Amino acid sequence: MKVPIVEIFSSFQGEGLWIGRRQIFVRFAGCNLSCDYCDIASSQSTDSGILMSVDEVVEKIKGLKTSDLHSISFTGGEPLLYAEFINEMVNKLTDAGTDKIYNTKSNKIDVKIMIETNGTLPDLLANIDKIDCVSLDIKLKEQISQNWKDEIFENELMSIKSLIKLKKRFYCKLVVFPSTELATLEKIGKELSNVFNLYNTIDKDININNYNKNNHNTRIPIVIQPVSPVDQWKNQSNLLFKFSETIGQYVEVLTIPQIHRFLNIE
Ligand SMILES: Nc1nc2[nH]cc(C(=O)O)c2c(=O)[nH]1
Ligand code: SF4
Repeated sequence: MKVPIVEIFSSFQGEGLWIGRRQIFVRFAGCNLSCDYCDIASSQSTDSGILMSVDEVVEKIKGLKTSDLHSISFTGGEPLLYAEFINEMVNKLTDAGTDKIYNTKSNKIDVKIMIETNGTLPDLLANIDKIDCVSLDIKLKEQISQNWKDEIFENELMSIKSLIKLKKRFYCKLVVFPSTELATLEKIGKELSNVFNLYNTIDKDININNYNKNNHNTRIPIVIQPVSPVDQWKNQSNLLFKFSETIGQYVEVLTIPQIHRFLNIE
């Protein structure tokens, strides 16, 4: 099996809860959505990228290993379109059950696996064998002006429920614009807290991220990501505070811009 890959590179994770971690990124081509703000438009189409086999990708990853390597991030596009390929690749790369980054005996490496998904493919997400962290997007209607369907949000909620059930570590990423309305964020905050609470009452022992154990609403963080480039946020800090306060009434919230843009790295 060969799948279209746009790029494989080593960098610091520039977003979310694993920000600053040294990662190897594998960017797949192709996406089932078409967001207006997509900054990696080249990866929206399966035509972009070159076809690579599992062995070719594994070799490339091995060649990019560094002493500070923390994890491998599968991104896109939408990486879950290639769930089977990811499982095969991770199986070839890792030794389950060891914490060593390099395993010289088998020449396998044991690193953590991150999936950066738009969250709309819950069945495929549930089929990934090894996941250490998921970045799951929450898309807003106005961000997919041409092709919005309510099932986008419904599927994101199903993905969240599935990750909670599987006790996986994850966070939800919400890209915001200066034009984003507080009423929209209020609605999303409420809906997310309903889903999180539903599961709290079913299984009080689930503690996915060890976030503030005493407050049942604060265990799954929402990362607000001010859209890049950050110049458009000049003199807009009050707006970002308001966004955070609106979501923060309901769930744990952090506001983190993309740092790879500041550092001018991939
Ligand atoms: N450094 C760096 N961090 C990232 N986090 C998410 C990325 C993505 O494009 O999915 C990305 C990326 O492209 N580069
Ligand atoms: S989900 Fe991500 S890759 Fe797909 S169109 Fe939207 S921003 Fe681009």
